[in-house]
Amino acid sequence: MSGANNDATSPSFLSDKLAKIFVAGHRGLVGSAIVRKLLALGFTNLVLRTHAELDLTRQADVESFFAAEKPRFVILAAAKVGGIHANNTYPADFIAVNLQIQTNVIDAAYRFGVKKLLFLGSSCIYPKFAPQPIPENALLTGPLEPTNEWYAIAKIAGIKMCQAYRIQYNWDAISGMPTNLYGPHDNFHPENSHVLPAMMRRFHEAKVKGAEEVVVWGTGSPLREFLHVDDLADGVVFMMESYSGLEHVNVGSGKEVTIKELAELVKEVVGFEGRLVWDSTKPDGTPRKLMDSSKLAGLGWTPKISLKDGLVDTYSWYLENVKQ
Ligand SMILES: NC(=O)C1=CN([C@@H]2O[C@H](COP(=O)(O)OP(=O)(O)OC[C@H]3O[C@@H](n4cnc5c(N)ncnc54)[C@H](OP(=O)(O)O)[C@@H]3O)[C@@H](O)[C@H]2O)C=CC1
Ligand SMILES: C[C@H]1O[C@H](OP(=O)(O)OP(=O)(O)OC[C@H]2O[C@@H](n3cnc4c(=O)[nH]c(N)nc43)[C@H](O)[C@@H]2O)[C@@H](O)[C@@H](O)C1=O
Repeated sequence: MSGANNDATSPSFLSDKLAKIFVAGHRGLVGSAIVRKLLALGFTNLVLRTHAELDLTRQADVESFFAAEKPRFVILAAAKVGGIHANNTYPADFIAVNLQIQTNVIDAAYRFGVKKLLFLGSSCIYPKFAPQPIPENALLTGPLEPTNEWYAIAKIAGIKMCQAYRIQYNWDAISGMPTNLYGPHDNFHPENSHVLPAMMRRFHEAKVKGAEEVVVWGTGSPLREFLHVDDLADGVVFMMESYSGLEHVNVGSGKEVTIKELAELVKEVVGFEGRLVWDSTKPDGTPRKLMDSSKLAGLGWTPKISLKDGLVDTYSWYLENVKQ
């Protein structure tokens, strides 16, 4: 096996619209947004496999796939993903499945000649009490948030694997660390989803039933930073074109809200007029995780979609695609 094709004379990502690109996880929140973006840009040779067609935890199947398809670029958006409750309840799945998927895909991509790979991590890689806004170099400077440390450890291993392959093989593997994401094709599961789709669904169902109150989790005081997934997809394309460094890169909106403020915004967009009841037996998770995304801004990329506009867009997608 040859390893990576990394010659400096080959065309850039954006100028090679016929290049074969494997978007892993293309039916998920992130993967589907990346596919929409690539198609809008005129890419015509996307290789896509559903989980049922190719289980990325199976090393032999992943190797056969890469041997047969030989993609030129890989964007790794397949993972075991969930909100605070899912992370806290299924630690074995979150560490094992993610380590398996990323190890299989990153290693096979290198060995079967992929030119460039982008791995997606998450802001939960940083210590629970990291300085705010969190710079990239806060990685591995303190203990993790316990509700998602298993997932975080897998994601940190993914960053380190990309770095190791770059150092040992001079292979162009990069890592992007998105903040909390939302948008079309999100997971609206009542317990296992992230906060924003969970609230949207619960408030919508309460509005339809005429309920007077809705229960939301924790104290409402934690701060979170939200980025619309279409902005992330734009940032991913930007990094594929413009970034080839050892260090991972934060991708955030730079704007944070308390969970209470988020609840009020979602309530307004959905049109639920009842009361919110906070269930403080549920975990708050990390108190604050605003990322410092100045590195990406310095390279020339910033997000465009406000939280309010993004919520309106997501709710209209929910009404058309999810509600019963
Ligand atoms: N959502 C968020 O707020 C954030 C997400 N991220 C990162 O972005 C990436 C994508 O997340 P997101 O789009 O939200 O997740 P989703 O759960 O929406 O999508 C994940 C995708 O991966 C696929 N997948 C999971 N397991 C396997 C497997 N064994 N073999 C093949 N495919 C598999 C899923 O298919 P299926 O559903 O059929 O199993 C699904 O299409 C992840 O790396 C995540 O860590 C980072 C920060 C925040
Ligand atoms: C992206 C990120 O996502 C996860 O971390 P998280 O940010 O804590 O995720 P969350 O969206 O689930 O919760 C955010 C806050 O919101 C509160 N909250 C209120 N009501 C509901 C509610 O109904 N559901 C959920 N899920 N949370 C609720 C909840 O108590 C918490 O204070 C990581 O595990 C990890 O996977 C990761 O990287």
